[in-house]
Amino acid sequence: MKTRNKLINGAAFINGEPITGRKTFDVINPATGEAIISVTDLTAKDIEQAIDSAEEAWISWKATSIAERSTVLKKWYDLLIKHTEEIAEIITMESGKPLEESRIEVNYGASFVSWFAEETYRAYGDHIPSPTNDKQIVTLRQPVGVSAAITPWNFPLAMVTRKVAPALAAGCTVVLKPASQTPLTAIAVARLAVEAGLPKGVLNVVTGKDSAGIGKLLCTSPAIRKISFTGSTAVGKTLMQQAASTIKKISLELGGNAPFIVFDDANIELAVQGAIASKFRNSGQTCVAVNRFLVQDAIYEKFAQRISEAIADLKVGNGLEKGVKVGPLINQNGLKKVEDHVQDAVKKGAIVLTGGKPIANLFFEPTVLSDVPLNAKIAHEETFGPIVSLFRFKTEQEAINLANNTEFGLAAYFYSENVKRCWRVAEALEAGMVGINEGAISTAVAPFGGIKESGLGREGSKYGLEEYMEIKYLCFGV
Ligand SMILES: NC(=O)C1=CN([C@@H]2O[C@H](COP(=O)(O)OP(=O)(O)OC[C@H]3O[C@@H](n4cnc5c(N)ncnc54)[C@H](OP(=O)(O)O)[C@@H]3O)[C@@H](O)[C@H]2O)C=CC1
Ligand SMILES: O=C(O)CCCC(=O)O
Repeated sequence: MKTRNKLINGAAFINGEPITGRKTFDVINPATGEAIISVTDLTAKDIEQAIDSAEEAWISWKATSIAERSTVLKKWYDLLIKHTEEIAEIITMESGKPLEESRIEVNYGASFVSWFAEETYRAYGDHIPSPTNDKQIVTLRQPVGVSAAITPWNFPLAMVTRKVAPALAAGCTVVLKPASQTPLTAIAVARLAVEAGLPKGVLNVVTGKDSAGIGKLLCTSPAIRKISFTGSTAVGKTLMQQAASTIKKISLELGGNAPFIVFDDANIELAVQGAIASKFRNSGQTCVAVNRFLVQDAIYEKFAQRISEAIADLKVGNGLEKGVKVGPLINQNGLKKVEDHVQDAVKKGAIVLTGGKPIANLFFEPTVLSDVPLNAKIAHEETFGPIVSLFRFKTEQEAINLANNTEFGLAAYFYSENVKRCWRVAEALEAGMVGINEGAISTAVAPFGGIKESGLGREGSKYGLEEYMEIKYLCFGV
């Protein structure tokens, strides 16, 4: 495809050099089905070379000063912001999300870079009072070493920067494997990092269709000391098993099954706004998207009506077109899962209030299902699509039990105007993140992550840097 976007480049990026001359695979625009560009399909030998480059670069990168690392990160941030329009266009072309959301993602993604450019100054150690006078005890933090990052297609920029920026800030080097559906944003931003002054080999982008093979090489390489992954729980479990072979530090941001509880003392208009913000971001393809709306009996009909009306205003289409709010699903598998969840719920007794059908290609109607039974798949599995599924409850305790009845524990949301209930319910929900009268919770300054089978570790915030550092204890005899 001919394009004027100069940041579109299909070459993998190892040791600061573009890698071509291999087999390639096409990156497909999910809105049109057209190939955007073909991308290098790296061999196992190339992956080994990327690991070697990162290992060699680590020797000098870990020795750089905090001020030097911060300066490079700040320049990288400036370049990301300067190229907002080109990067946003790439995100929309390869992931399908509406352009306005892609612009927001550029800001959100860049905010991890500016945040960690500052947090690098705050990798504090401790002075620990010694129980005896003949010793002084201190701790310091050191970079864990070469890190691998495996990122998903739903946030092609933000999931890269949320892992790479803290790694670089800590003094680690990185081998990044982006999703093969969305490698173009990763390649573009890695090239901008080099333009910002990042030395060769510090950030390597490995592209390839054999994700299982690449993942295994990264997980089992003794040179790699840390692995960070965002994606499905099934793949997260495989990576954790593989990483056990070399006892790597590991962070996992996996699937969710977020409940959104609307109590009868809620501000319903606010709840509808929050519901749309959480549910329809990226057409419902986020791990923090609401999967189950639990609505109290007395306000159930009103909430169902208001959310159905709000959904009627959402324009579906190619994200590059003006006014589009809901883009396509990422691929046929994504579409099939959404169709299956809707059909399964309806077969088991759910009522379609609006939508309910595929439109064409990878587009699916924004849908509201009411009276969804608890044995429907949608109650237990992450749908990753534009489906609002409504469940009914009577008491606060019933809502908490329903909300926690899942192996996942990423995000949870609830709406109530009663401050005591807010505290009670927030404490009782089994989730790493809770939105209270708020549907948009993501920010670089707060810890993002889950409990139970939703993952391990935290990204963003002051905790995000710790994931790339080890604590060393020094005991001085004095
Ligand atoms: N937590 C989240 O944000 C996400 C959750 N999901 C959930 O997972 C479902 C399926 O989506 P899907 O794209 O298949 O998710 P995956 O978990 O398969 O993909 C996420 C990333 O992992 C890579 N990958 C896939 N298999 C392996 C492997 N064996 N070893 C190492 N890396 C691997 C992918 O590479 P490649 O693309 O090259 O295969 C991609 O980079 C979604 O419907 C959703 O429910 C999906 C994406 C993000
Ligand atoms: O795991 C995801 O779905 C991507 C993270 C979304 C966010 O940061 O809000």
